[in-house]
Amino acid sequence: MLIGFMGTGKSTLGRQLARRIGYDFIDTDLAIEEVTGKTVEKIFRKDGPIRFRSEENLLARKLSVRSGLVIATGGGMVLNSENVNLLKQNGVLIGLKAEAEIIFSRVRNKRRRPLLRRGNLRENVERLLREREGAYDAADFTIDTGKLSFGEALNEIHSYLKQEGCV
Ligand SMILES: Nc1ncnc2c1ncn2[C@@H]1O[C@H](COP(=O)(O)OP(=O)(O)O)[C@@H](O)[C@H]1O
Ligand SMILES: O=C(O)C1=C[C@@H](OP(=O)(O)O)[C@@H](O)[C@H](O)C1
Ligand SMILES: [Mg+2]
Repeated sequence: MLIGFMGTGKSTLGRQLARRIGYDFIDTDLAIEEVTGKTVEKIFRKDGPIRFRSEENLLARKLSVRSGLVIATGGGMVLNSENVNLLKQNGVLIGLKAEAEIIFSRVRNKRRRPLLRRGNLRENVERLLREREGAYDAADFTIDTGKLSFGEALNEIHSYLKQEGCV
């Protein structure tokens, strides 16, 4: 399972990793959109962040008993320690990180991240990174996707999973 801040590449690399190792792929944001019939943006706007976080928690419970999956989480999934414990039960937590400057450039044109929509994008990214300092330390293994190409990042994750006997 991939954890990390918005724009670190969880959704993109998760899909590629699943294809490479022959696992099914789940993006928790897309799964929540499917069960609720609403976009992430609409849930945040109409129902509020607490509702979105409770959908994430519900999904973490369901996913904690599954195996053979690559899961790309939303950036806020691991802010709830119960989710971390649930997801660790049955899987390895791969952390993705990147410097603020890189994240800023990657999320610049993204419309599906309601937490970044209002106000100054750079300030929002920097504030959230500060608020979440340490949250992604729950990972068993972390790579910096700002310093690696897609192929290199995939190789790093794949090697780690092989070394741990996961694949
Ligand atoms: N080396 C890299 N690893 C991961 N993503 C990268 C890399 N270089 C550029 N990107 C881009 O960064 C963006 C990451 O977005 P996404 O996968 O949606 O991240 P997340 O799900 O973590 O928010 C994508 O547009 C992707 O193409
Ligand atoms: O960091 C967060 O709180 C969020 C990250 C988003 O996912 P990505 O990390 O895939 O962008 C999405 O779940 C939602 O907008 C909230
Ligand atoms: Mg994503």
